[in-house]
Amino acid sequence: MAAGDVESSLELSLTGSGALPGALPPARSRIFKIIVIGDSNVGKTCLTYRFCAGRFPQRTEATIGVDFRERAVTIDGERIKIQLWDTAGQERFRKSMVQHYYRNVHAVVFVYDMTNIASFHSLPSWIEECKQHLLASDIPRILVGNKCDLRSAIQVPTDLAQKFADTHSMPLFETSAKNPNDNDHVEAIFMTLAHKLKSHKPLMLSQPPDHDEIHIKPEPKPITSCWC
Ligand SMILES: Nc1nc2c(ncn2[C@@H]2O[C@H](COP(=O)(O)OP(=O)(O)OP(=O)(O)O)[C@@H](O)[C@H]2O)c(=O)[nH]1
Ligand SMILES: [Mg+2]
Repeated sequence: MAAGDVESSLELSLTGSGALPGALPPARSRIFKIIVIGDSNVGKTCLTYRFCAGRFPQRTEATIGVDFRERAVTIDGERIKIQLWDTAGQERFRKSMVQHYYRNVHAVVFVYDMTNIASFHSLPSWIEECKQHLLASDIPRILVGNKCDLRSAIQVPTDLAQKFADTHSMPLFETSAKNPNDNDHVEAIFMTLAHKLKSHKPLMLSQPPDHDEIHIKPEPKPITSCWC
């Protein structure tokens, strides 16, 4: 692990309204809220799980509402919490939660499936959703093409994705949440973002997640080619 040390991780599933008993971060530790968005089935849950739990989940189901994962890391001697909001890709599972996703967001990760061109073509609508929720234009955004381990099924060429990323001023990462060889790369993607946020928000204090109305259910450089 190059960029920071794991201190702890936390995973909760949030689907609607209530309070978070005992799960609040300690007061005043810096916390960065990063939302992960994209079509259903692109691998948002697997990517966030890979970063927070260090492995590919044995099985996943479509996310309902949002899965909330957190990992503490140390960057330049400072303990920071990275809070990942793994959002539902399916419209019917998003409706009631969308306003929570975008509140107090510090960074956005757009994900598409490299083996599914439709998920790539959906990206403008995800960008539009961010705009509609008045996300500040200086919020760091990155583009992630997932499932690069499925080499023979790739439908989204890197140069096409890179063009799109350039047009929208985002760095592009192609990776796999599944292939163990890419573990460090998933790590690098989120740690790059954390470093960026740390340097962009030097005075920011911690903010707990938006727990209101939520129920609990039990810099490496950007790359343009797959690390598989
Ligand atoms: N081969 C491969 N399969 C993957 C990868 N990432 C995810 N998958 C598979 O893709 C499917 C969908 O993954 P999820 O992480 O649940 O997708 P999601 O984007 O969270 O979907 P929603 O919750 O419905 O929005 C699952 O069957 C995963 O096992 C990857 O990097 N490589
Ligand atoms: Mg999911």
